[in-house]
Amino acid sequence: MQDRKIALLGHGVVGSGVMEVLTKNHDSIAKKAGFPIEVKYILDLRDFPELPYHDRFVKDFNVILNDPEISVVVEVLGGLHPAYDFTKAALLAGKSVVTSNKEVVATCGAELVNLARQQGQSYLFEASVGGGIPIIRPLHQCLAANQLDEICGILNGTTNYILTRMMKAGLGFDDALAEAQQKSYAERDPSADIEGVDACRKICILAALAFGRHIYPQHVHTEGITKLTLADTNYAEEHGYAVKLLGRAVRQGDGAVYAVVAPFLVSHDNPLSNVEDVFNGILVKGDAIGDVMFYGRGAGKLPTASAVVADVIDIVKNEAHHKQMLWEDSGENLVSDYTAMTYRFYLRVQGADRREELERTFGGECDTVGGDLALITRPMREADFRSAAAAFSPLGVIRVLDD
Ligand SMILES: NC(=O)C1=CN([C@@H]2O[C@H](COP(=O)(O)OP(=O)(O)OC[C@H]3O[C@@H](n4cnc5c(N)ncnc54)[C@H](OP(=O)(O)O)[C@@H]3O)[C@@H](O)[C@H]2O)C=CC1
Ligand SMILES: N[C@@H](CC=O)C(=O)O
Repeated sequence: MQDRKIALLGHGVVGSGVMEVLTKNHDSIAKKAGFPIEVKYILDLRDFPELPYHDRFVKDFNVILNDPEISVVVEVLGGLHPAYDFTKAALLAGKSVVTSNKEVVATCGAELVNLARQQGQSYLFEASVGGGIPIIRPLHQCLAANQLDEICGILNGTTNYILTRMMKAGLGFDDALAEAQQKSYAERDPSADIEGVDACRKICILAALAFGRHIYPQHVHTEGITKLTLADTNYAEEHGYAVKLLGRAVRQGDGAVYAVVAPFLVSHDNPLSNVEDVFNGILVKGDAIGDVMFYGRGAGKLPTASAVVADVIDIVKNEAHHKQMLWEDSGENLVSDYTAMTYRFYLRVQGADRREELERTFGGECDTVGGDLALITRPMREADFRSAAAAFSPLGVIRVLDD
């Protein structure tokens, strides 16, 4: 059997995981792909003289680009540039590309999917959402019979790990983040995790695949977890909720999409509330299937490598007939005004003397939290809630996820 030669761009957390999986499971992967898969080149800024495959490292991308033996390029560099430029060049050179880089997919996915189609190649990115969880392929293949109406999920392993460690072990935010970094869950710049940017990229990718058109990250209202306090998480626990950073996208009429990334209070009756540690959970609603949930490790070296290598196998196995996705570049903002959505809200305000006024304005019953007052409002349009809440200078606001 003649082997298939591929190139790896990046030998960091994910890249080294890809090498480990391809080496360890070499024979079974060959059987599944129909051909042995060999990594001919690895592009990285650093040298790794201690590794048994140190002789495959190169510094010049053109070596890969100009080698006709390379049929698949695996981009696990991270960042927009040069990752996007290398991807485009590889597709134009008639090579397929696999990536875990959600920044490139969320920003340029429509362009690259369509370029791959024109070139008769594949651009696959299973690892870009949910780490090792199969979610991209199920969305555009297994659930293809459905009109998908909503996707809601815990999409970032680092923040879920931080929230779990804070709520279950009483760890401070900085210590919990340091642990997530030490376990290689966090982005190189962890502000992308804790400010919700990474989850935003992922909900844009899922929404684009579910609804067929590009949703741009800059149009999605995004909040991270840095403003949460122990007062808020303790209140949540005491009232039967977990606090989770969610990405939510809902199909609306006339092609519009509601999309938001923010912390939510999730009732313990909802399966997402039990998704802990680095795990991700993604709920999808379809008109034929109803609710379906995807669950697994959302970050980390081997889970992510598992998804990357599966894409490589898929390409090698189907090299005579590349699979195509539907992803149009709308070129316009399809995201609706997020303040038109209705929620119940958790609200925490300073001072114990405004109880009556708060309950009259928002409904619900105030509790004392530290020296503050907190309540969960009746369902309100977000715009109405915000204008009413402004008069109380809120210290904490969290949406409640209801059915
Ligand atoms: N870590 C995880 O759990 C997951 C990560 N991802 C995504 O996968 C991608 C890779 O992540 P990860 O492996 O964690 O990142 P790392 O930073 O660990 O690895 C990236 C590697 O690429 C090298 N590199 C960066 N730029 C260049 C360049 N221009 N030329 C050559 N080499 C370069 C880096 O070298 P150097 O270190 O010297 O800069 C590093 O070795 C990112 O897009 C990330 O968001 C997706 C899912 C999960
Ligand atoms: N930093 C990301 C890595 C995977 O996408 C996360 O924590 O989810």
